[in-house]
Amino acid sequence: MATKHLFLLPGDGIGPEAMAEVKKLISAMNDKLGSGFTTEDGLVGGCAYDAHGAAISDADMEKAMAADAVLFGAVGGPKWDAVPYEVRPEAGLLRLRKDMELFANLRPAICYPALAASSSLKQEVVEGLDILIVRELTGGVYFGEPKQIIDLGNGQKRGIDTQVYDTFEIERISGVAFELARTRKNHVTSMEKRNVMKSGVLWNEVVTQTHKARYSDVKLDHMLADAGGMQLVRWPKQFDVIVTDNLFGDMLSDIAAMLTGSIGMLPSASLGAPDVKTKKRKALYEPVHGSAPDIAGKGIANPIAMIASFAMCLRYSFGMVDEADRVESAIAAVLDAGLRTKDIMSDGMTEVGTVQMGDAIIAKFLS
Ligand SMILES: NC(=O)c1ccc[n+]([C@@H]2O[C@H](COP(=O)([O-])OP(=O)(O)OC[C@H]3O[C@@H](n4cnc5c(N)ncnc54)[C@H](O)[C@@H]3O)[C@@H](O)[C@H]2O)c1
Ligand SMILES: CC(C)[C@H](C(=O)O)[C@@H](O)C(=O)O
Ligand SMILES: [Mg+2]
Repeated sequence: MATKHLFLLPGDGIGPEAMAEVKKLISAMNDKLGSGFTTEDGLVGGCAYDAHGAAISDADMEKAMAADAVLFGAVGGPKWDAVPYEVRPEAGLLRLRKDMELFANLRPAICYPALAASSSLKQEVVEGLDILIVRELTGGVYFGEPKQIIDLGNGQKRGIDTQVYDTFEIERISGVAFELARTRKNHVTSMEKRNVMKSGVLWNEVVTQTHKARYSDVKLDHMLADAGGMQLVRWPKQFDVIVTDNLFGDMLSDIAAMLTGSIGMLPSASLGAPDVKTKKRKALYEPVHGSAPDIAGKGIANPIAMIASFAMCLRYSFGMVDEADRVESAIAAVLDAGLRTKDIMSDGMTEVGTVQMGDAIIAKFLS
């Protein structure tokens, strides 16, 4: 039987609190359904820096590479504000993405019916929302060289980041977006800033060519990324799949998070290319939110983004589509029943903490 080995990297802040709920779900699936997962914990982020002076150790990096899937909590926090840039907590996540070649980051923004009134936008704007942001994750300004601060010698310094995209990177991420669109509403909107960036001109060109050559059955629109941000807030239901670069994808997915009621709701999957022989993809699943230092340790974090990230893991890494659907239905049912963590609380609902929310979702999943 194929292995189902999960490498767990809870990280910092609310990361371990949210991951604890997924660990309970994994144990329940093993005990009650015989799912056969094995797990091992590692360190990433600030806790890894405290333990061995790096945001992820080489040993844990090897374990991540060897696992069938990685589950990642969150990293960062004020405690590590002063550590050197190269070993800051976020560097651990960036190394995982780069070394595992996780170029495709899928960030679905779904507004659960029970939360349509919790968004900061009008109910009719977000009700029934189901969009997917496909963010390029291993290129662009995150990794382009040079990336440095230089001393100009006249009392001035210059900070430099470099946005770089090659044809193959744009081709493969747009291919992922078009393929996924075919399983949804068959519509892709590509976002860049070709009006000011050369990389945007190339992005637009390559997406258009890829569409023409292989995916002309899919509807394709192009939008400037700033206008895209505005349209996401004005009328998000016009979108199905959005494909965009690393930095725009980071920002647009935080905007999309609020359409769903809270950033504590948004899961994501970071996927590599399928192996030529085994067809397996390297994969890491992580909530879109960060370590939320302002609420860490209080037991009030919303674990849904982390639990929904595990549902994506069941679907994309293990083909356990039925179980993935059941986890997502359990989340919807618990919200329908009126349970809310603080971030999505509204009048007449029942406020619960992280653990109670996790317990309720697991109980519903098993029922
Ligand atoms: N993937 C990651 O590990 C990741 C992602 C984003 C930010 N970060 C890091 O996290 C740290 C804090 O960043 P930030 O404050 O800008 O973003 P954040 O996502 O941690 O928090 C933003 C706001 O959203 C709230 N929030 C986030 N997740 C929540 C949840 N599950 N339940 C309830 N409320 C939630 C927080 O309390 C906070 O008010 C920084 O060090 C940043 O670099 C890490
Ligand atoms: C923590 C940080 C490196 C990360 C990013 O910028 O990609 C985060 O904001 C995200 O959205 O996953
Ligand atoms: Mg982000």
